[in-house]
Amino acid sequence: MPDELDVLERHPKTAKPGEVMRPHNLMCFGCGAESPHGLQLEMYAGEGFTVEAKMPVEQWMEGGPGVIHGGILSSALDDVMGMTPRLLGPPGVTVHLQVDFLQPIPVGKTLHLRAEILGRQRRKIYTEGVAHLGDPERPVARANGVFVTVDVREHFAEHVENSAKAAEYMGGKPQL
Ligand SMILES: CCCCCCCCCCCC(=O)SCCNC(=O)CCNC(=O)[C@H](O)C(C)(C)COP(=O)(O)OP(=O)(O)OC[C@H]1O[C@@H](n2cnc3c(N)ncnc32)[C@H](O)[C@@H]1OP(=O)(O)O
Repeated sequence: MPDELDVLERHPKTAKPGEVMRPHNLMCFGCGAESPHGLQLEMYAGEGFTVEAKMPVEQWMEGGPGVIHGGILSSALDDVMGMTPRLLGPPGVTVHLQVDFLQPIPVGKTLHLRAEILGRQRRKIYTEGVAHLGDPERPVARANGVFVTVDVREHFAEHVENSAKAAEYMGGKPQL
């Protein structure tokens, strides 16, 4: 993370601590409630510059026998960290993601996910993510991610026609 950082300020219209955050997109693999094969994470704004979510580790998420697949865990961390830019304003997309897998995560447990903004420099938002199984003092995974804010209309203009919600987006509701 660079030394010279911008001052962080919560956007006045972002969710308040304890409130549910609007998904990135109803079809988002991480947080979209209508994504048929997705994680369907419900995210909550936390205090300061944090976002939290819980994810039951289901059978279909299995990688090694009885434990979560690392890609599923990475996706969950990516998506929770990827919600933090919204606390400041426009959404951001991942440009860098690094995950440390600290302990096996058993199927049947509930994963607690927490993301925090560490700093911002221009469009770059530096974040940290932590996962635990109920005891925050015993993390089972840690991550760092860099997100770059985008003008969503411009960024998705070429691709929105591929969305399962193309008709709605192209009709203007929901707004891109
Ligand atoms: C309906 C609502 C939808 C809401 C949609 C939100 C969905 C979020 C979903 C969860 C998160 C995801 O999985 S997102 C999916 C995966 N990610 C992506 O598809 C992103 C693909 N990448 C890109 O499209 C592009 O790289 C952009 C747009 C992010 C950046 O391109 P750009 O606009 O030309 O900007 P550029 O100058 O290159 O970069 C801006 C700044 O970031 C720095 N930067 C660029 N790449 C990196 C990097 N890997 N690591 C560190 N820093 C980097 C640059 O040095 C620069 O710093 P400086 O010059 O300022 O110092």
